[in-house]
Parts: sequence; C-alpha cells; structure tokens
Amino acid sequence: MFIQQVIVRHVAMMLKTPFKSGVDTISKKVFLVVEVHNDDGTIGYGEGLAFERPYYTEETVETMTHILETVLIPAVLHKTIDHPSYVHNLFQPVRRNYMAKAAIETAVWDLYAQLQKKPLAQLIGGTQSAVEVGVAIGLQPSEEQLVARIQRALDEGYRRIKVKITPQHDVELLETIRRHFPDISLMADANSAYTLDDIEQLKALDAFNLLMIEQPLAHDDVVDHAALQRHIQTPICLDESICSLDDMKRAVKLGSCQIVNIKLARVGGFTEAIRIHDYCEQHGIGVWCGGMLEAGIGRSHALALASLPNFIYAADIASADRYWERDIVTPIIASQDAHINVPTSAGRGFHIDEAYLEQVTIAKRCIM
Ligand SMILES: O=C(O)CCC(=O)C1=CC=C[C@@H](O)[C@@H]1C(=O)O
Ligand SMILES: [Mg+2]
Repeated sequence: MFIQQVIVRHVAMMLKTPFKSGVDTISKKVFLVVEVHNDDGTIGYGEGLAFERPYYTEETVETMTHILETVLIPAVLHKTIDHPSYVHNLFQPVRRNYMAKAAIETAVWDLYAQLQKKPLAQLIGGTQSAVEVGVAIGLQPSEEQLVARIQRALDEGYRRIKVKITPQHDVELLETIRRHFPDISLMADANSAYTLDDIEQLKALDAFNLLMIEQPLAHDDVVDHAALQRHIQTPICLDESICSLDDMKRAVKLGSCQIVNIKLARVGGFTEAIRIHDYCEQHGIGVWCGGMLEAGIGRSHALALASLPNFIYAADIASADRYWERDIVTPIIASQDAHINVPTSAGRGFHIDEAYLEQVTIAKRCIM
C-alpha cells in the first residue's frame, strides 16, 4: 500500500431517537469519515467515533480532527505500508488519542482487505459466520416508555437487553423491568456514575440477576473495580477503563472485571483490539463488542471484530435502522433473529452510498 492522499469528512446524521446515558444525550451524531487513498485508486474507510463533547472519553470530534491533521495523517502519508499493523507502530509515540488513531488504522485494514481480495473478518482471524447482537436502550423519560422500548426490541427478535443506570435510576428501574420481563438476558451500563461509597446500593443490584454490570466506577480506574468485584456477585464488565493491552493486563492482575467490552475506537483500532481479545482468551475473560452509535462503516468494522472466537456475549451492533433513516453503506446492516451475518465478500463487505455520504458531509478536507 502507498498512501497517496487522505480525506477527512465531518459528517452529521440525526439519530431516529436521542440516546441518553448517565453522561450525555446525543440527538445528532457528528463524526468523521476518513478515506485513505491508495496509489491504485482503492479507498479504505474508517470512522472517527469520538462525540462532540468529552463526556464518554476525553476525545472530541475537534480533538480527533486536530490530531489527525497535524500528527497522524502526516505519519502515514506518502508511506509504503506492507501491513496495517505497521500503522499501529507508526502511531506508538503519540500518547492516547485512541479514537483518532482508530479512524485511520481501521481505514488501512479496510484498504488492505480490499487489496488482498479477502473479507476483513477472515483476515483478522474471525471464526464466527454470524454475530449475536443485542440492543442498548438509553435512559427514557419514564419507566413505561422504557418497558415499551424493551418490549419492542424483544418483538424485533433481540434477546439481550442493555439499559443505562445511574445512582438515581437503578433499583426501582430494574425492579420494574424484572416485574415485566423476569427471565430476559439483562445487563446495566453505568458509564462511571458510581463510587465505592455506593457499595451497598451496588450490592442491591445483585438481586436482579444481571448478565453483567458495565463500568460502574471511574472511567480510568481498575483498583476500585477490583475491590467492588470482591463484594458483588454480578460480573463487572469494563468499558471506559480499558484503552490498551496494558490496561487489560492490570485489570486481570487485580481481578477488576470478569468481562470486557471491546470497542475498536476506544483502543486505537484492530491491532490493539485483537491483542486484547487474545489476552482475554488466554485468561478466561469473555469479551463482547460495544457500540459507539456507529454509522455503516464503523458498524461493518465492528462486525468483523466481533467474529473473533472469544466474542462470546451479544454485541451492541444492532440493526442500523434502529438508529438511522438511511445509512452511508448499502445494503443496510440488519439483524435477523438477533444475529448479523459476517460478510464473505472482499473488504468490509458493504458498499459506500456515495450520494448519501456527500449529502451528510458538512465539511471535507483533502490532505495530499
Ligand atoms: O451503539 C450502541 O448501540 C451502544 C451505545 C452505547 O451504549 C454507548 C455508546 C457510547 C457511549 C456510551 O454512552 C455507551 C457505552 O458506554 O457503551
Ligand atoms: Mg459502556
């Protein structure tokens, strides 16, 4: 591969319904589409998935743009790259900025798979032909609305439901859900809304037979999570705390979690995600693929990742039409019976809807 030019698009797409977590509410998804152009004209695509505000992680759309344009794109531009993992090495000196890194790294994997004429999933070692998916339901204005949203997801065939909780909305909310749906596979994501001072409240959640509790404590913590895991039965799943293989090793050493949610964007792309996956497999930690309200490019990359063998829990990669009226790839990524087939065609497996991508692009910069 020889990277001749890189195009960075700012894209804005309205979500069908706002997504509210303990940290933010997102109605309009602003993200980056990074196009990596090879000298033969082939284009690899990646999504820059940080949000507009630094509440989920420290990165934002603007910080990604800055780091991409000033540091990361110059590091790959006009370079011959034999394998995408080399991009990971080129980015090694740059501290953190994982989402900016992932935007290019995943695009180079996408390009590489097209040039190799092999499905991306197969190239990274994927073994599952279909990925089990669940839904993530944000905080709702009322418990009735939450129950209705869960019922709708179950009617659509989903079997694993994830809800958001906060210290103000947990026990009663989960009681209501369990009253209506005693047996469903249910999990709760706290997005770091608790501290160890809330330990009694967190212990009370054991009563709800949750599949796991996601990221109850601070976004950068593995020490307190280890203490908490010793006091609660519900398996802890880390999300925000795991940005690298080193983070993962510390979590395993301390016993901070039993499960990990891997997001390509949070860990800087496929190379690190695969390492974390392999390490977890060796240490008996099951993983699953989280979501970042991706559009079609990010969603197709996530699908490839989730085909690796140790992705043993349902992914947050629900049908794209839960989020979007129209997506930037075709065909629209859709689940059937709570599974999405992993594409078997070369590359990421979905075509770019160029007309729609142009329509939702609000700014475009070409670096050559
Ligand atoms: O993409 C999806 O369907 C899952 C969305 C989701 O739960 C999240 C996306 C981004 C940030 C968080 O609010 C949250 C998460 O923590 O997993
Ligand atoms: Mg989460």
